[in-house]
Amino acid sequence: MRVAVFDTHRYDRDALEAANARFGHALTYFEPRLTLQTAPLAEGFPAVCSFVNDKVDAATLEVLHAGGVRLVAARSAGYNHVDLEAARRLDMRVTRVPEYSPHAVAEHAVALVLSLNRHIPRAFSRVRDWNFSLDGLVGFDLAGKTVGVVGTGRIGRVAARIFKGFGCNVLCCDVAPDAAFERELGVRYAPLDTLFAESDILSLHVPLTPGTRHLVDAAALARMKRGVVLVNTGRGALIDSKALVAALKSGHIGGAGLDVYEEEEGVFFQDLSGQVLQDDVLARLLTFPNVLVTSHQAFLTHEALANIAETTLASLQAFERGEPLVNEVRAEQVLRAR
Ligand SMILES: NC(=O)c1ccc[n+]([C@@H]2O[C@H](COP(=O)([O-])OP(=O)(O)OC[C@H]3O[C@@H](n4cnc5c(N)ncnc54)[C@H](O)[C@@H]3O)[C@@H](O)[C@H]2O)c1
Repeated sequence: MRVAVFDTHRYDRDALEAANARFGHALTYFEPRLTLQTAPLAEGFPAVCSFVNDKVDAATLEVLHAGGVRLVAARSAGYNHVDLEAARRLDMRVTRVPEYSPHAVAEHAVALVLSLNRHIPRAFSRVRDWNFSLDGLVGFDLAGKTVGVVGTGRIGRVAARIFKGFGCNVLCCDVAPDAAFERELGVRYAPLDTLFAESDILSLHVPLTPGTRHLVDAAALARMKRGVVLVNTGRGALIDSKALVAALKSGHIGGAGLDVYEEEEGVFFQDLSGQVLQDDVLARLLTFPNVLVTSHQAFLTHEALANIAETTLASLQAFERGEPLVNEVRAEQVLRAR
């Protein structure tokens, strides 16, 4: 099938090309993100392939639909960038990649915790400058600390297992607690407020929905333990970034590891070196010595890229053959989940 693949980088193309040897789709790569402005590029294609920072809103979908697109294959787990209600109205199908490597994301969350706690970026730049002083590099043992895992889906469960492996006491929160998982791993489900109040480390693994937007706002930050290390590999808008800046300035938050940022669209995945960063909140976040920002790279492992490519191309094939779309997302499911 002819597919317009948006927002592609070298690593995407390499993985898609390798997997496509088996599927034989005609893939046309576009570097720009899929937005209202770039949607006309897909004219004449029956399907588009989108990524997390594309803006597949109602207006974009209408342009795509007018150009003949009937399937949006998101090559991501999250699908908050697609207006599912508008897709339903236009009778367009939407698929995603529900699971490609929960390990990739969970391991990155833990990497952020370790890097922040043990000051690895600061230590790295210091010794390269032949500064071998240890002042300011004191961390804490993970063993015995309480870790709050918010969302025990595919990724949160792996994160909980890794933290258990470090000897942490793991508290979990989910709208659908899993008693078997709780028993098997020896974790404890508790209300979100308990996680806020008791966690030394808090790791976010819930999807972005209207119900989880700014889950961590000023009030939530105030309820957290002083010195808490907050890690977000979920979606940027789970945290109110301005409130986080204030909590970091006051010293209440001990560290923040952010793989995602609420205004990351148009910034993350780009090389903006040499330009003036226009986002004042992100610029402020980057000035804190106890903040570590990565550019939405938690998913970026060879294994994850290969799985993303395989599942996406399989969805395209199923659509082309009129077979059931096992990885379809529908507006009704999301409404039920809220
Ligand atoms: N940084 C990255 O590269 C990257 C990569 C993949 C996924 N993600 C993000 O991670 C999120 C989680 O991925 P996953 O595969 O574990 O998803 P998942 O659907 O398997 O798990 C999400 C869990 O969150 C729970 N949940 C939903 N709303 C909740 C709420 N209000 N309070 C408590 N629990 C709630 C659900 O019940 C579910 O158990 C994705 O939605 C995506 O946004 C980020």
